[in-house]
Formats: sequence, C-alpha cells, structure tokens
Amino acid sequence: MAPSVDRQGHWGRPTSTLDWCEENYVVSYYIAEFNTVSNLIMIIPPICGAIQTFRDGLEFRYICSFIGLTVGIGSWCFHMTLLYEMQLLDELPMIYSTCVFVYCYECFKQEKTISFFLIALLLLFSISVTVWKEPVFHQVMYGALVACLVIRSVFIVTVYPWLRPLCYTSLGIFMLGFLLWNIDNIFCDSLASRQTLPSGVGVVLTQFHAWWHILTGLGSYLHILLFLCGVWPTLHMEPQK
Ligand SMILES: CCCCCCCC/C=C\CCCCCCCC(=O)N[C@@H](CO)[C@H](O)/C=C/CCCCCCCCCCCCC
Ligand SMILES: [Ca+2]
Ligand SMILES: [Zn+2]
Repeated sequence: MAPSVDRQGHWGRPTSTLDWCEENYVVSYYIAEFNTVSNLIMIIPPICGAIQTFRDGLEFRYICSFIGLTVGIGSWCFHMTLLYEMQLLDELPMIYSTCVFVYCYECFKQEKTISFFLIALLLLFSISVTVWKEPVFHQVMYGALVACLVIRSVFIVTVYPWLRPLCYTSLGIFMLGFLLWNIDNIFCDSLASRQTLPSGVGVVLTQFHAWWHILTGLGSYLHILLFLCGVWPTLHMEPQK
C-alpha cells in the first residue's frame, strides 16, 4: 500500500509488515504517518470515560472497556514509527480490548457476575491471535469479534428498544469507518494524487485511514455507552419497598 513518494525519517526504514497509504515522513521527520494524530480520539476520551466510570462506582468491567479503548496508544506508536514491534502494540491490544467488550456484553444486565467459561474462551482466542501474529489473521479475528458484538447488540436492542438509536448510530459510524479503511487500502494509488490538491483541506479529507481511526473510535465509545445506558437504569433502580 506504500506510495512511491515516501521519505526517510527519524525511525529509519519501516520494519512493519504493513505500510499504510499515507506518504511516509511527508509532514514531519519524526512522524512516519501523520494520520496518527487522529488516534487521540482513542486515547483522551476513553481515559476521561474510565475516570468518570470509576468515580460513579460502576463495575470494573466498564472501566476496563474504556481502558481497552485506549488502543489508540498502540496505533499512535505504530503509525508514528512503522516499526514491527509497534505494529504488534497496535494489533494485539485491539483483540484484547474487543474481548473485554464481548465479555461485558455476555454478562449484560447480570450485575457482578463472573463467567469463567467465557473468560477461558476469550483467553484462548487472545493467545491464539498473539501466537499466530499474521496481519490478515488478526484482521479476520478482529472482524469476527466485532461481528459478535454487532449481532449481540442488535439482539439486545430488540429487548430494550430505547437503546436502538444509540446502537444503530454506533454501528453506522463504525461501519462507515470500516468502509473508508477499505477505500484507503484499495484505491491508495489513486489517492496518492491528493498531494496535488490545491488546498490542505483536500489532503486532510482524503486521509481515509485517519477517518477510520476517528469513526471507529467514536463508534466504539458509543458502544460502551450502549451497555452503560442498558446497565445504568438497573444499577440505579431502587427495589420496590
Ligand atoms: C458497532 C460495534 C463496534 C464495537 C467495537 C468495539 C471494539 C473496541 C475495541 C477497539 C476499537 C479500536 C478500533 C480501531 C483500531 C484503530 C487502530 C488501527 O487502525 N489499526 C490498524 C493499523 O493502523 C489495523 O491494521 C486495523 C485493523 C482492523 C481491520 C479489520 C477491521 C474489521 C472491521 C469489522 C467489521 C465487521 C462488521 C460485521 C457486521 C456484522
Ligand atoms: Ca505509508
Ligand atoms: Zn491505523
């Protein structure tokens, strides 16, 4: 996917097995792919969300969900350096975080329950992806986990219809991000001509991988709110005396 106008930079020759469409070291000598700044949406808001969830005294697994969404840190390091080690720091936490999301959902509405079987299954899944560090395998496994979440959330909103708008908004935003991720990968050669666009706005707007970060980060954040909203009324509904 790497275009031919790449430059040399601070982190040396890329050793990652993936080099995304954005031209390397064009904006900064110290940042290989400047689209990494879009990862801030998966760093700052989830940290704030985790702090607020802790202050509200909600279950640990919801704090873990917000912390899991800070996968932007790994993605930032990966896009900034294009080093293989940073690629693993990006890809593996994505699997671990999504496993946390799956766990949260399976125990939806069952306060303070622990499903040891599900924990064992998700651990086995995470170990297999960690051992077999192949990007396509990672992407397929990640997609499978997200598909489980999507299917589960569609089922949940049939039971709790008031959560439907939040669920479908989250899904729509996430899927739009996935569409742009594919456009960036498939049409990279055509997108390379964006450097000739008259204004910087055009260059920014066509950084579709950056929009993938923004939209999936937002979609995932809304997904956490989905089960927080679903749980919240239960947690705060006083039993009839
Ligand atoms: C609508 C519900 C969505 C809930 C998702 C909850 C998951 C939360 C955990 C992490 C979110 C992070 C997502 C963005 C990661 C950004 C890092 C990044 O860009 N990494 C790339 C390298 O820079 C890496 O190579 C990306 C690989 C992902 C590619 C595969 C995406 C599959 C998308 C799944 C679509 C399935 C839809 C199924 C519908 C039934
Ligand atoms: Ca690149
Ligand atoms: Zn990325």
